[in-house]
Parts: sequence; structure tokens; C-alpha cells
Amino acid sequence: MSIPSRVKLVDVGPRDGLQNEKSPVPAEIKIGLVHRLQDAGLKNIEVTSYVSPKWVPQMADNHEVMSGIARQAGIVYSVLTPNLKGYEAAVLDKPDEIVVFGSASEAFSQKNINCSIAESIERFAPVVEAARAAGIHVRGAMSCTVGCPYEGEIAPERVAYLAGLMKGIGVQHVGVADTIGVGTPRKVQRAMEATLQHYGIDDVSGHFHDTYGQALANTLATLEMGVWQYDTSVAGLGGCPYAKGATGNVATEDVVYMLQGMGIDTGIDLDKLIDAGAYISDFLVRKPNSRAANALITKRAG
Ligand SMILES: CC(C)(COP(=O)([O-])OP(=O)([O-])OC[C@H]1O[C@@H](n2cnc3c(N)ncnc32)[C@H](O)[C@@H]1OP(=O)([O-])[O-])[C@@H](O)C(=O)NCCC(=O)NCCSC(=O)C[C@@](C)(O)CC(=O)[O-]
Repeated sequence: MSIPSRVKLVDVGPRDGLQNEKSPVPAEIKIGLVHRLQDAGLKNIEVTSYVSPKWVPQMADNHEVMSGIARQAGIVYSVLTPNLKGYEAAVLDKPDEIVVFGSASEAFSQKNINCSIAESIERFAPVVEAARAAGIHVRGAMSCTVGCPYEGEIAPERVAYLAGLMKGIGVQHVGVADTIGVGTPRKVQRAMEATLQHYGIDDVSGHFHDTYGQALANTLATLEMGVWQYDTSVAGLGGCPYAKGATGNVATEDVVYMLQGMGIDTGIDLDKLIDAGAYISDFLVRKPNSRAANALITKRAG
């Protein structure tokens, strides 16, 4: 399999990136971030989630954020929906894509969405059916495909099992998530191979957190398998509230820098992307969690 010549990045910063922030981030700042991402050339942005505000207070402004975006044609705005209640609220805000999110680990499923893997699939089935009937694309996130904060290592067979369940209810695309960033290249390749038992190469993506500094290596390892779609987070924002200690996704800036250096097209303007990362990092009063962004900011100042 040859390395793809073009890669699609879904920036999950406004959702995955900000969901774990302890202090409320105002809706206008989240909207400002989405606007800067779209100006930088991102064609896929994960904006928010329609989950319980008691579980994830930071996403309680989902309607305000979704309705405040000055949308651009050709951009896919996606949102997370764990159940029908979430879907029914989300659909009023006209997302282009919804994301159901399950787990390869039973314990993480319980901690994150308060139900077993089997129950989660029962909850997702009517959501998927309704979304597809409405012409809304459905993505499935598969958490803990390599390791789980509660169960430890996760076998590829469990990833294949979850992918099969997702396929069975009509989920069109699945993301292989290393939620706590413990994966290393061969392990992530095995999780991806397990997923490919049920999905074609055009219907899978990688979602790698960078807790142990392995996310770029894992991206390269799966690129070599022909994977061409990845979730990344501007300024390396994020972490999951139910995966203690896990840091953000691999920084979009780092991935774009690597891909540009490999001659792989992303359609993203790295300078503008760095400005988007600086905007949200300034608001959060911290440096971007991106080696490439910090190096290029220093060079600019130079
Ligand atoms: C899934 C639930 C809702 C189940 O939560 P539950 O408590 O089992 O739900 P319930 O059906 O028993 O309802 C309890 C209350 O929640 C309300 N409720 C029920 N559903 C909704 C909804 N959709 N939106 C708003 N409110 C809702 C419902 O109306 C009720 O309200 P009350 O009567 O007590 O006032 C809960 O566990 C939850 O919200 N979990 C959020 C989990 C989450 O957002 N985690 C982070 C995202 S996943 C992630 O980051 C990983 C990923 C995707 O990035 C990939 C990776 O890296 O692994």
C-alpha cells in the first residue's frame, strides 16, 4: 500500500479539545475558533457535543455555538450525539455529520456513557437510522482501541468486535481512537487492521492522543497502511473528562507540518492554522501544545 497523496484532517479542537477545560470558555470564543479554523482551510470541524450538561458542562452551550457559526459552503460541521435525546437536539442545529461514540473497553463505556457496549449499540441504532433517513452522514468513534485507563491493554479482537457492531447498525465511517495515547506504531496498526475487517480504507480514520508522544509516529504508521483521514486538535488541545491524565489529540499544526514535509496535500494554510492555535491558547493563557507551532512562532518573532 502506498502512502496517500492527500489527507483529510478533522479538527476536533472545539469539541474534544475544549470539553475538558475546567473554566467555562464563552461561546463567542468557541465560535471565533471555528471561524479561524475554517479560514485556515479546514474542511471538517467537530464543533460540539449534545451530551448531558451535568456530565460535560463545557459543552452545555452547544446550540449557541452551532447557531453562531457563519457557515461556509463545503465545510462539514460535525457534532457528537450519544443517544436520541442528543440527536433530536442536534438536528435542530443542522449538523452535516453526527458522531456516535462507543468503546472497545466495557469499563470505559460505563464511565463515559453510563452503559455497556451492547447497550450503547442499542442506543445508537435509532440515532443512526434517523440521521441516515435525514441524509446526515454518520461517523462512529471507537474509544480505547489500544488501551483503557481502567482495563489496561485492549486486544485487537475487541476492536474488530466493536467495528462489526458499528457496521451492523449502519455507521458509515469509524475512527480508531487511542484515547489515552498509550499506543505505539505496531499496536495502532493492529487496531486499524482489526477495524479494516469490517470497513474499507476510505471509511476509517485515526484519532490519536499524544500523551506519550507517540501520536505522530502512529499517524505515520497508519498512513503507511493507506489511511488518509485523521482527527487532530489545533494547539494540541484536549483530553477526555473520563480518561484521567490523558492529554490532547495530536496537534493539527504538527501533523500539517509533517505532511507538508512529505509532500502530502491537506489544503491547510499552516500560518493561518498557527494563528488559530495562538488565538485559543492566548485565551487559555498557555502556549500551544504543538512543537511545530512554537518553533514557527519563535522563528516569526526572530
Ligand atoms: C450519555 C449520557 C447522556 C447518559 O447519561 P445517563 O445519566 O445514563 O442518561 P439518562 O438517559 O439516564 O438521563 C439522565 C439525565 O440526563 C439527561 N440526558 C440524557 N441524554 C442527554 C443528552 N444527550 N443531552 C442532554 N441531556 C441528556 C436526561 O434528560 C436526564 O436528565 P434529568 O431528568 O436527570 O434532568 C451521559 O453519560 C453523557 O452525557 N456522557 C457524556 C460523555 C462525553 O461527552 N464524553 C466525552 C466525549 S467522548 C470522547 O471524548 C472520546 C472521543 C470521541 O473523543 C474518542 C476518544 O478519544 O476516545
